[in-house]
This record gives sequence, structure tokens and C-alpha cells, in this order.
Amino acid sequence: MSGSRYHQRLIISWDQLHRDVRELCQRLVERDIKGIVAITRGGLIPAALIARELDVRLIDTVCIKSYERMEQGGLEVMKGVDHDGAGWLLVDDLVDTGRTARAVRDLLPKAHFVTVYAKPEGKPLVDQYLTEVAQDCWIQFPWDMGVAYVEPLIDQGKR
Ligand SMILES: O=P(O)(O)OC[C@H]1O[C@H](OP(=O)(O)OP(=O)(O)O)[C@H](O)[C@@H]1O
Ligand SMILES: O=c1[nH]c(=O)c2nc[nH]c2[nH]1
Ligand SMILES: [Mg+2]
Repeated sequence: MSGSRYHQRLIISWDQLHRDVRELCQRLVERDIKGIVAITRGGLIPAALIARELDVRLIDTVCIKSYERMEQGGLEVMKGVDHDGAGWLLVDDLVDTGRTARAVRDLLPKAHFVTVYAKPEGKPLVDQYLTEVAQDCWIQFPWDMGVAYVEPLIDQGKR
């Protein structure tokens, strides 16, 4: 993270993510949802979990390419949709600077836009989110991590 605008890291486990998405769903359960549009790729996982909780079978995608690791590059919409989002739930894992959200909002202005996590710069662009995270915090998602063996302290030459 040296030299980057991220100075903290928030590790999110699969279990934490699942609990967070379920909590977000508590606030969505009353809505009449035509279908879900997931913003690839990060939105695909919460979208699948939301679809299970709310019994939604119609799922579409908006395919966007923006970040390469922690660096934000040019934003490319690889696939859009042919409607304005009315009645649809638009789902992403997080909103950070809001650049992705702004581009997708233009494509689906009438969708109800939700993310699991939101940082201050991006949060005004979504209709609902569960947890606010500091702007300088990198959220480390479980699909970008793996379980690794940790050497006992006694064997690490700490004594
Ligand atoms: O608010 P922003 O600054 O635009 O950042 C948020 C976006 O960045 C991440 O996607 P990313 O572009 O890394 O692609 P991915 O979902 O395919 O991993 C995340 O899933 C959001 O879509
Ligand atoms: O995995 C991620 N964590 C983040 O905090 C983030 N911000 C933009 N894009 C991101 N991807
Ligand atoms: Mg994304």
C-alpha cells in the first residue's frame, strides 16, 4: 500500500460478507423487485446471495472494467442493458470514489442501487448501503485472499 491513497486495510471474510449481505437484505425484503443487475465482477457475489434471500430469479449484468489491482484506470463499459432500471435492484460490492457508480447510474437511472460497503466520496451515489468504511481503507474481499499456514511464534525466531 506504500505510495497509494490507501493507508488501512479491512479484511472481510466469507462469513462476514454473508452476514453483511443478509443484513442488507432485511432492508430490501419489502421491495417489489423485477430483477437484479449485478455490476461485474465484485457485484456478482452479493447479487447471488441477495437473489437467494429475496427469491429473485432474473439476473442480468453490467460489465465494467476499471481497477487493475489498487490502481484505477480508464473505465470501460463492456456490456450494458436495454432498459432504464425501473423496478430493478442494481448491486455492487462497494462504492469507493463513485466513478463506477456514476457510470452505471447513467445507464440505469431508475434502478434502486445498493452496495454492501460504501466510502464517503461514493456513498451519495447509492440509494442504500450497509457499512461505511473510511476513504483511505482498502477493503480486502475474501475472493482475493486464501487460507495460509502460519508458523508458530516459537519457530519464527521471535525468542
Ligand atoms: O467507486 P469506484 O472508485 O469506482 O470503485 C468501486 C468499484 O471498484 C471495484 O470494482 P473493480 O473496478 O475493481 O472491478 P471488479 O469488480 O471486476 O473487481 C468495486 O467492485 C466497484 O465496482
Ligand atoms: O477489493 C477492493 N477493495 C476496495 O477497497 C476497492 N476500492 C475500489 N475498488 C476496490 N476493490
Ligand atoms: Mg467492481
